[in-house]
Amino acid sequence: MQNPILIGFMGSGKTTVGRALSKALNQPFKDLDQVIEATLKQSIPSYFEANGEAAFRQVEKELLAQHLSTENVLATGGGTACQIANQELLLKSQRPVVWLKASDATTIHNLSGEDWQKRPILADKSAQDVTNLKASREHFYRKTADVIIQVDQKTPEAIAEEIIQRIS
Ligand SMILES: Nc1ncnc2c1ncn2[C@@H]1O[C@H](COP(=O)(O)OP(=O)(O)O)[C@@H](O)[C@H]1O
Ligand SMILES: O=C(O)C1=C[C@@H](OP(=O)(O)O)[C@@H](O)[C@H](O)C1
Ligand SMILES: [Mg+2]
Repeated sequence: MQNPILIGFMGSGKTTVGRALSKALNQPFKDLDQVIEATLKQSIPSYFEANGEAAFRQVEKELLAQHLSTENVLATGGGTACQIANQELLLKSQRPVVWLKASDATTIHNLSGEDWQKRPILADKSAQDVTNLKASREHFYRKTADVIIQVDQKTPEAIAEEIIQRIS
């Protein structure tokens, strides 16, 4: 079995579930946002502020391409699967692509407080704006995913177990 790649909207739990999944599988874990920050030696919010979203997407694409061929469990960022070039890379990757699908209420709950501040895309956005953005991105996730996992009211460990069952 190839190690899975997690996609989905911000706050669906890709980073958190990715960690639990890597533990359960006893496989190394990479979070694409953390790879980006380590490469840029800068946080994502400060890189966005200085260089804008287009520059971020370019770096994200290059690092996704590099990390698709490694054997890690990989958590992407919420916008990764929404770029056509990335979608093609993911579809070609032969790795199980798992969409963590959260309700609007879970998404807003998970993004409340500090998590909102850490995501530059959410700056100045209302909860309704976030719900609209989420709806506008769902077709990208649907097109890219091999497996869809509903995450509401489940622990990261239970979600990880469900992923393993579905891809085994
Ligand atoms: N299944 C879950 N149960 C409880 N809290 C969760 C769950 N998944 C994520 N969270 C919380 O929601 C927030 C966002 O999770 P994160 O893993 O960063 O999401 P993503 O990487 O998809 O944006 C974090 O504070 C995390 O602790
Ligand atoms: O949805 C997006 O456009 C983004 C999601 C973030 O990742 P998470 O989904 O892990 O928050 C991060 O890549 C960046 O802030 C942009
Ligand atoms: Mg994340």
